[in-house]
Amino acid sequence: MSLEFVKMHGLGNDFVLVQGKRSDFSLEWVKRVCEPHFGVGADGVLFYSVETPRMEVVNADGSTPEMCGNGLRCVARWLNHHHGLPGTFVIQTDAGAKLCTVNPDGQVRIEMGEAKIRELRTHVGEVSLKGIFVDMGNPHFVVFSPDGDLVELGKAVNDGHKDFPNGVNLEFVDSESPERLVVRVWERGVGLTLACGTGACASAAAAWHLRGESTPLEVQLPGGILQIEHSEGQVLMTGPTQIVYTGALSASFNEEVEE
Ligand SMILES: N[C@H](CCC[C@H](N)C(=O)O)C(=O)O
Repeated sequence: MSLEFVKMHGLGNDFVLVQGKRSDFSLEWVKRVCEPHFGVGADGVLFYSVETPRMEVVNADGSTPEMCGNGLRCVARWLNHHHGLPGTFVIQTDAGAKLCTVNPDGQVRIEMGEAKIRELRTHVGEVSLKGIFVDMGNPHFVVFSPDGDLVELGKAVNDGHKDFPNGVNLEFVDSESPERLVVRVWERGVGLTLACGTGACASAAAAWHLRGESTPLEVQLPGGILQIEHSEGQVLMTGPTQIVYTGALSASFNEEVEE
């Protein structure tokens, strides 16, 4: 049978949203949906429910991360825009309950929870990397003024590396000023993306850890800017969302994948 979906993005980090439970779909089906030529093309699929608002994430490679910041903004926007949920509501995720506020202009603010931080020096082959490991529900390793190639190192830290047994999202902070970080991300289970919400939060938390204060920061990603703040022990993220189109995956597509 055919299946309705919504295509959305947050700063170019793009997703297919499907109403339902992740456990009702095969990971092979998700991987095919995320393929740009054989499927829709996306960085991941977000399964959501409305009655008790919930988001479950699957990366383009079929792995199942605990959390997705840009994705959660998209789900919150869709629940408000299409399903009529009020402007502020909680969405359950595999990293806990997150309070989301949808503004009329499509900007969404999320209380992302506490950033758990530890300094870490690791080695990838001959390359020594000193950075900040940040748990935002999903794992991040933030490196400031990095040497080395993000793609090469991103692949290496997600290939059974002893310091990252569950893989890791790798952030390179290329420049920083008191109010702005410039960040590039290799995402676990995806690769280079135009933006990473949890990665922006992890980079801001790492900068605050090193600087000793927590002023609001603009995080400049290749796809655009996220506003990151710190309040009462948790990280707050605000950024745009876009509803690109709605569509339906055909019965023949769905049947072909399951063969
Ligand atoms: N690839 C990430 C999940 C998506 C994170 C990113 N898209 C975001 O906006 O936070 C991981 O495996 O942890």
